[in-house]
Amino acid sequence: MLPIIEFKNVSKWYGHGNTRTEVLSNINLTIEEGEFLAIVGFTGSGKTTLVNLMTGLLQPSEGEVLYRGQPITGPAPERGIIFQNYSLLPWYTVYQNVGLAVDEVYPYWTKEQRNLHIRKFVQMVGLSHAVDKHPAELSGGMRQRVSIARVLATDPDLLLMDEPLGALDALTRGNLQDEILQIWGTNRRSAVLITNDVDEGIYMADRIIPLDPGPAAGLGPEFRIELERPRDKTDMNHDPHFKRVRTDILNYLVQLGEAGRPDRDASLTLPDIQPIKPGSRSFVSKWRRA
Ligand SMILES: Nc1ncnc2c1ncn2[C@@H]1O[C@H](COP(=O)(O)OP(=O)(O)OP(=O)(O)O)[C@@H](O)[C@H]1O
Repeated sequence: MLPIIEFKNVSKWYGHGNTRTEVLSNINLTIEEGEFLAIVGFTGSGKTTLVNLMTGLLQPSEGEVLYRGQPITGPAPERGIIFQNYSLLPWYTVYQNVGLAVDEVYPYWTKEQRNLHIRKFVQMVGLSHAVDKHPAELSGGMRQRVSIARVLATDPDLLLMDEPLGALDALTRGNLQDEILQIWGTNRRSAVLITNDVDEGIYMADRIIPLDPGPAAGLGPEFRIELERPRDKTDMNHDPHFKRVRTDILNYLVQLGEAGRPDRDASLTLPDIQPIKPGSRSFVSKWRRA
């Protein structure tokens, strides 16, 4: 079976000439059908750039990004993306926001099919009571639920998530992690999660790959998460594999952070100057000259 996503020697830069910034350098990555991959990395390392190459919102500067063997030329509903900022249409209700996405993918559905489908996904994210509310009437967590429902209702084969839960409180975050996992597991779709939370990555993914700090970021080593599913957060904390993989990833990130700190090992060389004593000749003549 063809991999769902393949990066072949991909580099991405912004700008030209002197203003050119190389963000990603020579990325090679294969994501298998049905896999849940997490990418962890430092802020500004290029995670959003990486995921946008998969959505088709960006094109590589060099190399190829393939979806099931074909170059990605633009966004498509089979690759659904959940962003951190929920980007809902403010003048539409929850129902209408989800409906808009459904219409795009299933334009020939009857009113009844459409209605059942929208309500199913609104219910799935626990928002049936708010189905007729507008985004301004919802909390941040509720808005993010709508955006998740909206993407899931389009039934994407590949679910791309760019730090989707970063702004949420711990409880809402935990609930949505479970909902996403349940939906991913039901039809065994493929998923890519961008996160800066190692524990979230271990809880959700089959494999974690760190993105090294930029500029010209490359991928670090992969860490396989061999924990049975469904995973239980409390049990997981006592699992020797969890503890080992967590320590390995954190050590790797710490070491990257240390290496990325500018002039970490450089000794500071001070200019060779002689202090001038007030009252000395040179001090007085200096002030006279001024
Ligand atoms: N359109 C653009 N034009 C120029 N530079 C850009 C553009 N988009 C991103 N960059 C730069 O590319 C680098 C990587 O950005 P990117 O958003 O991919 O990182 P990130 O890892 O997702 O960051 P964060 O975790 O803070 O969201 C940054 O230095 C950013 O300033």
